Amino acid sequence: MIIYKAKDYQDMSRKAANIISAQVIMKPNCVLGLATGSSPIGTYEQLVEWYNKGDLDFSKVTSINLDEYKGLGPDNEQSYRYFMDTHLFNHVNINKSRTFVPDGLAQDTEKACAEYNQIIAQAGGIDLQLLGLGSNGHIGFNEPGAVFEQETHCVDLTESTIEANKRFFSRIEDVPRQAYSMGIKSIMQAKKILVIVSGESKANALKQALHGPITPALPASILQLHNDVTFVADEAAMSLLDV
Ligand SMILES: N[C@@H]1[C@@H](O)[C@H](O)[C@@H](COP(=O)(O)O)O[C@@H]1O
Repeated sequence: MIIYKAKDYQDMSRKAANIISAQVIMKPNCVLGLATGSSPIGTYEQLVEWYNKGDLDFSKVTSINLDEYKGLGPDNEQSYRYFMDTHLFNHVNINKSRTFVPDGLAQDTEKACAEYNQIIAQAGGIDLQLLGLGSNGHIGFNEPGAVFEQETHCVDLTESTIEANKRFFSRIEDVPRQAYSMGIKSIMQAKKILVIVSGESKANALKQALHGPITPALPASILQLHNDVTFVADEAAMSLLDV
């Protein structure tokens, strides 16, 4: 496990974008596992900037996102598909037909999950999975108590996640109660994992993820068992660590 200490959010974003760029340059047809939330916004901005300078080519890249709110379609501004389009895909030369986000409008849950697992398998697995960290230690939408062996599944969101994510919605009642998410098993199968963590509100989750017991009570703790994981965390997020 490699842990990079970043000064602040901007520094974290640049370091993370450097790692993703290296992956795209070394393997132009790579499969990127992508994440949403406030953590990766700066990383995507940096990638777009380097793309505009001519330093990056996404034309052969496939992307597979971690999760999507159940009930939200691509036109809904709070959907993760909309997020990915507006923060990254619309600004680089990625082939949109090779960008995958779970279908939030899928009615047949089991079928939707099975199809998403198949998409990951057909792509040949994920080369680099980007992850944010929930303040309760969740990754993707794998909430505390998540079964480690799961692949894509439908999740009941916890109150703390609904509370944390309400800032993106006009009313808390609008925050969906369920989501489709890649499971811990899918995440752990990625060849490399990059976790970005910013802010004091994540400090305890980060400490537990790195040094706490490996337990479904803190889903990110499973990352201790992955053989190629890099954390990029800013000083505030690392404030509870002895480094
Ligand atoms: N499902 C997402 C996660 O994929 C994200 O990593 C996490 C942290 O979000 P943020 O980066 O906004 O703190 O919570 C959300 O609920």
